[in-house]
This record gives sequence, structure tokens and C-alpha cells, in this order.
Amino acid sequence: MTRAITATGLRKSFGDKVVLDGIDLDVEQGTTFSLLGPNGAGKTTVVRILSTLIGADGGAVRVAGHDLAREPAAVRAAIGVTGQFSAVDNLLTGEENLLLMADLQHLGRAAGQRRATELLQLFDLTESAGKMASTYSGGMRRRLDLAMTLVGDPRIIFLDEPTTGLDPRSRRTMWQTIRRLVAGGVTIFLTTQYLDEADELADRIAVLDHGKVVAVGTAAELKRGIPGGHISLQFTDTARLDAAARVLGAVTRDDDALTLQVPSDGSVLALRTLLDRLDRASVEIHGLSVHTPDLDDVFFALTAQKENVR
Ligand SMILES: Nc1ncnc2c1ncn2[C@@H]1O[C@H](COP(=O)(O)OP(=O)(O)OP(=O)(O)O)[C@@H](O)[C@H]1O
Repeated sequence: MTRAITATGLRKSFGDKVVLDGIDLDVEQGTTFSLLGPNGAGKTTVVRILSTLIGADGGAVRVAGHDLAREPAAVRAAIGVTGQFSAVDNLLTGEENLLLMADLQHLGRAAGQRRATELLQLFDLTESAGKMASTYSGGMRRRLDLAMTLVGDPRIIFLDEPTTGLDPRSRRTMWQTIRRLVAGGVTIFLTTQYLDEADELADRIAVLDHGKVVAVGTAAELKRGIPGGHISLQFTDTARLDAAARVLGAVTRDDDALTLQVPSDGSVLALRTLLDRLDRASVEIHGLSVHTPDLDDVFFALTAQKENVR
């Protein structure tokens, strides 16, 4: 697999505040990579460095095959960036915003117009193309913002919290757009605070906390890597609860709710073994639920409670 982005030992401080403390990242071409982390963990700082907006204090970075320190212009030509704050000019129409972007990228009048028309269609903005951007909803503005990023047909796109503030329907539309781009071979570097978004879109996820990558892998690998899976059993009375606790040994019990929690890897085998043991001891259960760790559990297990503002 070809690498779209590699970063090794990336470091950045603002004054005496260490924001990135030697992080490594590795993103394959044509995939979605998500950087997760609490507020202030350093996600935007990573995006700003990888997209040449600010310099790093140390480390080596290659983007689209180019050394970031030596060939920033070549990196800039290969990437698109949409930040947390919209680049849309409110005093222009949607189409004019796209044409302005095409002009800035020296696309030429005819090619620029073609690209603008194409992107307006792709982002479902054709009908509102002639309206002032100030009249657009938040979701339309986000779509226009992303369309503007795509004018130069970048192969690597940095999306810094692209769905913050969007309603559920607009988020879904943005997710579909991102999937379509990746299907077309584009690499997406996505920062988000929404765990479901990373779970839904990312091929690989890195969790950033206090300037360090504390875990990296697929969502499934991250979930397997933390404890938290358990089977919860419910009983009709304390006698049965006591009997089950004796049979099963190391359990967490909640007498008020008449439940026991048994650690489990979530496999069918673990469930069957547990039920067999209760069966053999003739202990009847009233209800049962299996809890496998989700990305929320991963996030809470891996990131510190203390806010990342130092
Ligand atoms: N230009 C700057 N000068 C000083 N400190 C900065 C600067 N930019 C970022 N920081 C600090 O660096 C840390 C990381 O900020 P960053 O914006 O990268 O975090 P983040 O993970 O993107 O957070 P959020 O999820 O809130 O956007 C924060 O403590 C922030 O205050």
C-alpha cells in the first residue's frame, strides 16, 4: 500500500506548552484516517502542521510523497484543507465562491466554470448556486466549504471537525460525501470529537491525548484492546442471585437491581460456558444482556479525565 502521509517523532510546543510530544502517524492512500482526542489534545495542531500552515519543532513528515520541510509547495498542491471555521465568503453567491477559488488556483475561466458546475451538482447546491452564501444554512455552508476545497482536485483532504454543529441529517449527507470521495481514491485525514463519526468512517483511528498517540488501529482493534466487556445477568430474587454468585465466582453484584456482571470477551463461547454452569447448578436467570466495549469506552479508557488545556 502506498502511504499518503507519514509523520515520525512530530513535536510542537507553544512557548513552554508542549502540545505534540513526539507523535508517529501513518496513513494509507485511498483510506480514511481519523484522529480522535478530547478538547485541546492537539488535533488541530497536527492538521495545521501536516497541511503546511505552521511549522513543527521536530520530526519528519512526508505528504503525497513529498518532504514537508523541503517541498511545502508540492505538498500544498496535493492537498485540500477545510478547517473548523468556514472559508466561505458571505458576500458572494455559492457559485461565485467556487469561481473565486478556481481563479485563485489559476484554473482558467472555462475550466473553472466547468468545475464549479460539477461541484455544485455533486454537493446538491445547484438550486441555490445563485443565492448569497449569507442565506445558506449551516449544512449548506459546510458542503460549499468542502466543495471549495475540492476545486483543485486534491488527492489528500484534511477535514478538521467537518460536522461540528450540523444536524443529524446534514451529518449523514456529509458522511455520504466523504465515502464517495474515498471510493474515488481520495485520502481523508479526519479529526473529530464524535466517536460515532470515527467508527462510521475511519479505516484506522489514532487516539491523541496530552500530545501523545495513546492507541492506533481499526475501531475493532481499539475496542478489543480495552477491558469493559461483560455479561449482565438479572434474577427474580436474592436467593437466585446468591446462588449464581457462588457458581460464577468473580462477579460484580448489584443487590438493588438483582443483577450480576461477569467479565467477558463477548464471544458466543463465553456466553455458552456461563449459561452451562448456571444450568448445571439449576440457577434460573430472569434476563441477560451482553455488553461489548464501544468507542466511547475506548475514549474514556485511553484519554485522561483532566482537560487537555495546560
Ligand atoms: N497558536 C497557539 N498559541 C498557543 N497555544 C496554542 C496555539 N494553538 C494551539 N494552542 C494550544 O495547544 C493545545 C492543543 O490545541 P489544538 O487546537 O491542537 O487542540 P484540539 O485537539 O484540536 O482541540 P479541540 O478539539 O478543542 O479543537 C491547546 O492547549 C491550545 O490551547
